[in-house]
Amino acid sequence: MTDTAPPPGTAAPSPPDAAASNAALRAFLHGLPGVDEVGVQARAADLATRSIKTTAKARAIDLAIRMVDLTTLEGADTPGKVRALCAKAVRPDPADRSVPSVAAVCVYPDLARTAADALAGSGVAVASVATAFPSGRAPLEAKLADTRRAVADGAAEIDMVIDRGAFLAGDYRAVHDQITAVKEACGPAHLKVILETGELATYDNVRRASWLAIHAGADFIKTSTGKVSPAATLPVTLIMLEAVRDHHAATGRRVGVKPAGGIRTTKDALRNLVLVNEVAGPGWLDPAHFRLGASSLLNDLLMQRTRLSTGSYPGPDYYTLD
Ligand SMILES: O=C[C@H](O)COP(=O)(O)O
Repeated sequence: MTDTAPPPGTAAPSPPDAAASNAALRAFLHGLPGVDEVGVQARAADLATRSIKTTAKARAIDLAIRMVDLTTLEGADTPGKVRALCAKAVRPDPADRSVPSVAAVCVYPDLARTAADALAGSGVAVASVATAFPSGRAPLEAKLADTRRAVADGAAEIDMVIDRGAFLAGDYRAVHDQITAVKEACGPAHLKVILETGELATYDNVRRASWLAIHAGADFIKTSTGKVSPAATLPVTLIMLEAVRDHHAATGRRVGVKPAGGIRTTKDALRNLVLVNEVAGPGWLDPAHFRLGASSLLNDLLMQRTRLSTGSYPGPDYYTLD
């Protein structure tokens, strides 16, 4: 339990029903307990200093690998680059079959088919950003078409961005309705809702956006696109973990969390796992409920894994580029 929120089940006023007016949504979101900024930063900093025993570290690194959404979201992405990333996702270290596969490969919608073909039968999911990633500035019809295309091309997971302009203008109903419409367009695909916390200005807004996305039906809430700084900071992830914890306590529905953006080192990954365990609880220590969105974390996890088992680092050219 953190000192930044009341006990599970008491953190929020009762959510309004699905058809609630913007005023009712506003009353709910602004009725949430305010975030104690200093307290949340101190708690995150304290948890970041926790050390992990060597045996537990080996297990934690493998768990972190299994939680990675291996990401490429560049304008210069090519089918060849995506195929190479998929090969790495399935077998991160071709010389060591004990290294687990990652959870998913995350790409732009036009490359979802390429990724789906490359990952067929591997158990690694295709995740695709959608809804005019990263800005989210497009008409709803375009966002829904973006989503449907990615799912039709093989994406089992959709990472949508919220309309931050509408959120910051206080039009919570519009943000809620876009999320529910995209969720419907997803069909069987899971929906991760990107809050882009670096643009939300306050921790209170991070808490409000978390509850809004959860209330609208998100399967996961995700911190960032990776295109805006700051991205996945520990205090922000902590606030989001509190929201899913308290929602689970109140309803029994377990929403996942995905910090993404700027997570580059094994130390970053393990700090996140400590946070998950201490704030949300061990029920989230699973790729079904926690992911690490990252374009260049996997190699460091592989290097630290090798160092733990052999006592030395592999050479700098041992792993293919992330
Ligand atoms: O969704 C994942 C992010 O785009 C990855 O960000 P990153 O390149 O900072 O790891």
